[in-house]
Amino acid sequence: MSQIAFIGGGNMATAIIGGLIRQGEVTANAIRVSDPGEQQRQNLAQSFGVQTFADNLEAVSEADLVILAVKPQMMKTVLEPLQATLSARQPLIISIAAGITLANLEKWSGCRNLVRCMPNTPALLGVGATGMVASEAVEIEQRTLADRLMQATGITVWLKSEQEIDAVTALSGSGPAYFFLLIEAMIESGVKLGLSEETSRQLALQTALGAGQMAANADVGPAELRRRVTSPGGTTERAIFTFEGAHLRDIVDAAMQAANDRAGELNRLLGD
Ligand SMILES: NC(=O)C1=CN([C@@H]2O[C@H](COP(=O)(O)OP(=O)(O)OC[C@H]3O[C@@H](n4cnc5c(N)ncnc54)[C@H](O)[C@@H]3O)[C@@H](O)[C@H]2O)C=CC1
Ligand SMILES: O=C(O)[C@@H]1CCC=N1
Repeated sequence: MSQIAFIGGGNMATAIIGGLIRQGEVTANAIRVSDPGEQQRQNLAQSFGVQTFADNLEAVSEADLVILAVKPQMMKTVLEPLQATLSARQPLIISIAAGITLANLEKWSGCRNLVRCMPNTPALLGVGATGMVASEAVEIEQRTLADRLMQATGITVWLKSEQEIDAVTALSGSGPAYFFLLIEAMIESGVKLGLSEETSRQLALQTALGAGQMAANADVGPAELRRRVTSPGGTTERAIFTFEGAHLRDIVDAAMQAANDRAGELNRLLGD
């Protein structure tokens, strides 16, 4: 693979760079990262041995693949000064920013070869989930390249249309936070039931890990796994009855609908 430029060297860029190097997908000297934060640049150079730049133009000038990993609100400001170079060179651009459409990426970058992704933070550990969609101009080899790249951070799923990315944002993009919220609540309740904070945390975290691993590896679905924990007339049954009585499924549905709607709003808000 030739030179890859990352614009923005924050959490998600670090996760992707870490994955690429860990998997042996690319060597550190093929990666160029630009970020205005000096500390950020130092950390990346020290951790991975990648080339770092304060100037975005320098990072993209020799790259055939550009990964946009800045906050959505920064995207227009970041792309417009790069437009002359990007439109002349037409590299493959992969954006991981929430709420920035392919149409706006094309308008601001002058580049037609675009892949829009929605990853999530477990990418940091190589167990991320990324939804992906490509613009029409993207050739099959470039799709394969984008896919290989994001697979360095976990699984990838190609979407039928760009509209689906809002649902992916609501499901897997924001999803880690929903599980963290449940873990927080379980730790708090364990303490209320008399456990020490430390014991409650230890047990809640290991339970989340165990349940996640079981759900991911079992040859039956989550509903069957739940039934296997739920002895008739036992304790789990009471707890599940309480969750269902408080309409947990409706709450999850409303929360994901709200996240999906917000993703749509961001698409519009950030699109001028
Ligand atoms: N954190 C998450 O769970 C997810 C984030 N995303 C998307 O990933 C993107 C990056 O998010 P994070 O890595 O979490 O943010 P972050 O804040 O950790 O990283 C952004 C980086 O961009 C740098 N930056 C700011 N201005 C810049 C400029 N003009 N030129 C170059 N770099 C600049 C910042 O110094 C920072 O290091 C966002 O667009 C976000 O929507 C997508 C999926 C999940
Ligand atoms: O909360 C957000 O807007 C971003 C997108 C998905 C996860 N974090």
